[in-house]
Amino acid sequence: MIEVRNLSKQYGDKTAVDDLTFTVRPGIVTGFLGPNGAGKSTTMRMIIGLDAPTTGSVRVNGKPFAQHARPLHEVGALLEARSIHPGRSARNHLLAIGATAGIGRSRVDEVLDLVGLSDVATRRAGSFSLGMGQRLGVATALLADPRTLILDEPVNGLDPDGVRWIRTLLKQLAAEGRTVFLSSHLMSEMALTADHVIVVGRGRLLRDQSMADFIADASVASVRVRSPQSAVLAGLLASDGVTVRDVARDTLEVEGLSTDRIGTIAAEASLTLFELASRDASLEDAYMALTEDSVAFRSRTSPQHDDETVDAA
Ligand SMILES: Nc1ncnc2c1ncn2[C@@H]1O[C@H](COP(=O)(O)OP(=O)(O)OP(=O)(O)O)[C@@H](O)[C@H]1O
Repeated sequence: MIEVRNLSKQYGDKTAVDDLTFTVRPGIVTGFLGPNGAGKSTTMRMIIGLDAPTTGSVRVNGKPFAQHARPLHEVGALLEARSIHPGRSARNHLLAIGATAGIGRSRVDEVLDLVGLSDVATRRAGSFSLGMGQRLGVATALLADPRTLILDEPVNGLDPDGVRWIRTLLKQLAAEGRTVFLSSHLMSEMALTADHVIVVGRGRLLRDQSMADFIADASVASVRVRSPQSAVLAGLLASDGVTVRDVARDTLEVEGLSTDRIGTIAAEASLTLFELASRDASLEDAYMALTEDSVAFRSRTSPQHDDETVDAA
């Protein structure tokens, strides 16, 4: 269990984390979401004592991280900045860390096997690809069989097989009763992995709820309709409370009308439809809608803003 209470972090006049309070519970996978610079890594660093809070507190498994007698057995962490000596082999890296916690060769070989690095265990970690480095980072986090896992962007650099592997592994670790807390910008992957989400924007808590409720609450379902007469149809559909967006050639995305209603309006005007499909909201839709105002670094060609919106009024 991770208990974050009124946590804030100030770097000069920059507030990186702003009065965050949330609890990460055992037995489920909790996703930590937020735009670049929202304060996720800073929060994770404070959880494991790498950064001191300006105000507020964090307890992991009932105590501040530093007060645990056997910290590696309590919390395993994979943070973005890995501290792996490039000249050391994967096995020696794990043996060196294990030595500080009374962990021997057999457990080292076990985790190397678990993360799929047994065949390259004697190779210098400096020669590892990004994905192999991530696997070694996961092995390091799992080494002491901790009750709580904190992983910052664990799927970063993993190939599709690796992405699937880590998804299965994290779900399994949570099912064993562990606390699993991970950040990722890959919404499709997060939707498959996490049961619960904590969303931050500009250092502040935006949401703390189940994945299912988050998607249902924060997003609007829409209908996709394709017609060779899409411009005429768009004009007929536009009315109060209805949004019609021209999203691709001959294709409209409509919010505020059911597929039945759109089909009927098209039939009454003898318009041809090639496609009419309701589109369930996704985690990405929910996340984009929620964080739109919290994005600190926006690219100039954000697709959301490029779409032509047909005046609905
Ligand atoms: N050591 C530091 N000194 C000064 N500012 C910092 C430091 N670490 C983080 N910050 C700032 O704090 C804010 C939060 O950064 P943080 O890395 O926690 O965000 P994040 O949500 O993890 O972002 P990303 O998704 O890009 O990894 C940013 O504005 C960042 O520039």
